[in-house]
Amino acid sequence: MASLTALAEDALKQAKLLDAYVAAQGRPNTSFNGDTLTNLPPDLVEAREALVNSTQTLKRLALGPVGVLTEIMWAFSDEISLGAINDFSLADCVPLDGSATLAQIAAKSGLSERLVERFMRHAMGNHIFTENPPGQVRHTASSRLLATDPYLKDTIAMMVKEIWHPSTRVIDAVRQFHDSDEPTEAPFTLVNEPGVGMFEFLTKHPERARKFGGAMKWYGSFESWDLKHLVNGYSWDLIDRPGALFVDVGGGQGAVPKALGPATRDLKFVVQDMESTVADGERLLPEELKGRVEFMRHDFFTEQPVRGADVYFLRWILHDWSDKYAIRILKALVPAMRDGSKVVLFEWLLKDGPETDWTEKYPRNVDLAMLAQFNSNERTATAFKNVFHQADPRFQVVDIKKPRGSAMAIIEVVWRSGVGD
Ligand SMILES: C[S@@+](CC[C@H](N)C(=O)[O-])C[C@H]1O[C@@H](n2cnc3c(N)ncnc32)[C@H](O)[C@@H]1O
Repeated sequence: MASLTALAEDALKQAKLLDAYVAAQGRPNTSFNGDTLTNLPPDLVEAREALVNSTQTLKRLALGPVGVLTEIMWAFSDEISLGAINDFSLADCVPLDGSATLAQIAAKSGLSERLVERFMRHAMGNHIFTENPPGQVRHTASSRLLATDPYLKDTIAMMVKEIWHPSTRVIDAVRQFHDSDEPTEAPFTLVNEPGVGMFEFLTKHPERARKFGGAMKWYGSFESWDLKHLVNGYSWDLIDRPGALFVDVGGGQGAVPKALGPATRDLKFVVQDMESTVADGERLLPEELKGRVEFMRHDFFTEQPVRGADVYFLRWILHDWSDKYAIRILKALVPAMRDGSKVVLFEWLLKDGPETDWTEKYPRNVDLAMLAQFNSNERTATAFKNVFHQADPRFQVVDIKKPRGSAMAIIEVVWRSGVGD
């Protein structure tokens, strides 16, 4: 382990690079009042990540073993203040470029002044809102987003209801159902409706489903989640020829064809999903893609009706399902495969070992969210190879790569009909 000084020096090196860039761009110094570290070139994205990682390690070393555990034990309090501020729209009660007293915020929100004070002053410890001068609440860059970004509001509401609440029942669900594969026994079902998996539950609760969709849009705006990594990270030109077909299995409203369509010339797309989703997708399809994108109702647990396509693509599908079901989804593709057909996944990828860098830990967080919501899991490269092999040995995993700057990995699988003959 590097010394405290060595870690601090590494942090200093990265901080200087970022400060120099910010100054050269004529941006104000980085502060909690604005977001100066936007649209960074790739080497500075990496400098920023290195800064976060070395300062997180430094912080944990400085906290010491008891401090590390205590910080984790109290992490729930951050969820309480952020969740309450979002749910009671407290950010909307503070003028974007002015200030409000706690009493004014209370009057506007309908909450008592005592609760407003407790939620907001807790959040201020996380640099969400500030008080200047004392008694006058103002926005920071983070709280301003809570007032101005509707998709962020949906995201926080979704994180609270669909992930945080279920996550408080993970231990109970494991005691009751052990290492279950079943979405109907997931922790989510213990806080919502016993025996009803999350996707089915959301179809009965359209407002929560709408917020789920809003959250997906918000996350989709992250630089590292951008579909440009899929568009630029794979040689689509080798497939893009007249007659080539791309089937987006569980493709939602067609986000992938919307990104890949303009980057290719001849490729045609079939987007498959549940009935209401494909109806929305059809309605929202841009004019210029009509004729190249078809929407189709299809349950991916049943036999794939589009035969011999060039690519069967799945983003964030297998991670919603435990191996038992992921294998069923892949088996349903088998009758449609022809020699050379590909399955391409765009998915989170776990390392075959602990992710000790803070910026690498995210897939592990998502993995536990998958447990809480669905009893499903994220996968390592080995785990992906296993599910494909168990589905059918003719699925050959040929490449797994994470494009630079991408949070997701591209997993390329080719169907070799001769294997196992
Ligand atoms: C996490 S979303 C991913 C959507 C899309 N692939 C994307 O990357 O934007 C999972 C999708 O699976 C769809 N889905 C769930 N169960 C399905 C089923 N049995 N058959 C087809 N689609 C299903 C949902 O409607 C949802 O659109």
